[in-house]
Amino acid sequence: MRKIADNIYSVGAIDWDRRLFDELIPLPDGTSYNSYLIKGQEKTVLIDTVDPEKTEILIDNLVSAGVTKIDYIVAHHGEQDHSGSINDVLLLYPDAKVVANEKCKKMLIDLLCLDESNFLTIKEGDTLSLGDRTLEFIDTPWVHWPETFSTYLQEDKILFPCDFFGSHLATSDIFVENESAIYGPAKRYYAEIMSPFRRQIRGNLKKLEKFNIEMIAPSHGPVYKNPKFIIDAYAKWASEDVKNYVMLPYVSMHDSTRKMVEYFSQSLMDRGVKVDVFNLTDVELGKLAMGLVDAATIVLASPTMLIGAHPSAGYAAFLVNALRPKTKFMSIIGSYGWGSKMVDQLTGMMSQVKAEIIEPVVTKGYPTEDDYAKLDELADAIVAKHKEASLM
Ligand SMILES: Cc1cc2nc3c(=O)[nH]c(=O)nc-3n(C[C@H](O)[C@H](O)[C@H](O)COP(=O)(O)O)c2cc1C
Repeated sequence: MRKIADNIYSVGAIDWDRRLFDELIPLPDGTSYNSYLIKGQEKTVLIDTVDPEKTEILIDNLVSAGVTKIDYIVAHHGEQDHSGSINDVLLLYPDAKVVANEKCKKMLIDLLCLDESNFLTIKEGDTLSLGDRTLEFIDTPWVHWPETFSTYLQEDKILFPCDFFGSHLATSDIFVENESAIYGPAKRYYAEIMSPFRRQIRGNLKKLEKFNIEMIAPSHGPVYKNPKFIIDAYAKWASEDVKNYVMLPYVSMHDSTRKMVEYFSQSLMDRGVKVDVFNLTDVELGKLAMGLVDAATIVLASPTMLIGAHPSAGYAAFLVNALRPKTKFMSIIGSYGWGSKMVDQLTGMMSQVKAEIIEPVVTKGYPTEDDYAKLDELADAIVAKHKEASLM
């Protein structure tokens, strides 16, 4: 058990080895499943549990610290990386009540086959006394599931927000020691998990304004002793603001599209626009997702394969569409040999992105002088749009 404040301990597990989350999200730095134990004068509460893979560690931590009684298990979120050990904790502490809001309770009954009788159902604004300490519950939905709520420990001014403000980072540090080092993992986590819900996140941030928060203890990654740092970062990421920045993900089989990308990226740079080129054959999802938090414009580049887009470009389009970025402008560039529906297919695949489409540039085989001139025109059009949006 690692102490975070008087009678408050971190009892979860560090997962140094995990490299993939949800069979999709790369974890270059591993992760942690944070569970917290609060020993009140009268009642003891466990805040969230850990991924089922690490149940043994949580149980060992509790048993070896001599925890003989748990009165409440606060389950903020149905997802198994936090709820997945509840059944095992209940075996050890059968009198414990699982504290959840109505939505989360229903979800836990479905996902974990828990029984209604296991629960103490709370709603927003409810408080629960531990004797000398008081838990207050705040609904913070869509971070990143609909049922998620947070707990504010009134006397200690600690917020336990579950995934909200989290980061996938395996570290022996309980607290954030270096803010610039946590910024990347926290932004990556926001981009991959939270960014589609930025409107709801803005609502949640607004709701938290009335709480005097001195510490944020999320369910992944280290604890923030300076909450302002991560709250300010979230406010920026979740805003609709974009930067003078173009994301240029591409794939090319025989270099036609690559030549276009090389020329076009230089053309944008010459005009004062920041560009990131992503080769889709080896780019990892986290980098794409992080770019989408800032990019004013996405230009997706693909050759034609079997009438449509190259599957790697299709995968990128599918992801962009799912993440619903705040990107304001979009275009497509690429190449074909004899007949193509690549542009229609890719724009159709990104229909959830509410961005203005700027005239695509498609070449037959290698780009010609005429095609390069069209790429310059596309760069000019992007600059004009960025200027109109006061980004440069
Ligand atoms: C497997 C394969 C399938 C292709 N299918 C089509 C097609 O359906 N329609 C088309 O116009 N060109 C098709 N092409 C031709 C390419 O789109 C064309 O050569 C293009 O210039 C390649 O761009 P790249 O050099 O960036 O890879 C195909 C090429 C390959 C290798």
